Amino acid sequence: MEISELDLPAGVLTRPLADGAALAEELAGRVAEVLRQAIDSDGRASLLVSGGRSPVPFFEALSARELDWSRVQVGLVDERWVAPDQDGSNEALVRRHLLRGPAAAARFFGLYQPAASLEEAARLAGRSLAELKRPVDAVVLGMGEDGHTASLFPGSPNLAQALAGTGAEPCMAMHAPVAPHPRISLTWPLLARARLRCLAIQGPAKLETLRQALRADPLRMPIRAFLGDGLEIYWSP
Ligand SMILES: O=C(O)[C@H](O)[C@@H](O)[C@H](O)[C@H](O)COP(=O)(O)O
Repeated sequence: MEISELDLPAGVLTRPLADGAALAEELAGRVAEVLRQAIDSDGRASLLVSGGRSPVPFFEALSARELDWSRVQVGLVDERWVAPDQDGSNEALVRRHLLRGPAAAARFFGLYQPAASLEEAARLAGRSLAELKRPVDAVVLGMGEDGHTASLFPGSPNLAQALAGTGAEPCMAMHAPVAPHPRISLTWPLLARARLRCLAIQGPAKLETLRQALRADPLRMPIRAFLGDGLEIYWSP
């Protein structure tokens, strides 16, 4: 199956690439272009990225792009509630693969803080985002084969609140039944209102997930809440 075979909503743009390396370079070029434009027009730019396994080539391609990185804010769409020196930390992944070389000059907004509870950690994370430029200039989402994105997982007790357009909280504690770690996730309003919204997915399984998500309720496949006008989907086999 090819991404062109999906009956995507009007306004969703697709960028089919030959392989993962081409996807990483194409996405890095697009994000760098938007960040440059934001710096030119606003004096600064904000970027939110996803964790997981597949973003590493994109991180490394973006870190090599010529940008005034000192004017770029880099944050996460979600975090596992583990310290940066522990396995699974998205902060560690971004610091290792993106914030290196000239890109190390970017201002990083982490979501992890020690706290008495996940809910308190999410509240502190929300406060730490106060200086994040909004609307965010660029968001890069990934997707799991269950249709989760960020840490908006099906079956999470407060998923409906996190997807609601009225959410006052920029991020929330997510007790996802299937995720190996307790999570903190940014909520739909902050992610969906970004100027550039990209979804980066690879392989036939995720294409099938996307096909199913088109007909699904967002509470069952949260990625559905993001399949709207202006989304750019970067896909490779
Ligand atoms: O913290 C995370 O894991 C991510 O933010 C998550 O939403 C990720 O994008 C998907 O789980 C896909 O992960 P892969 O890219 O590893 O398939």
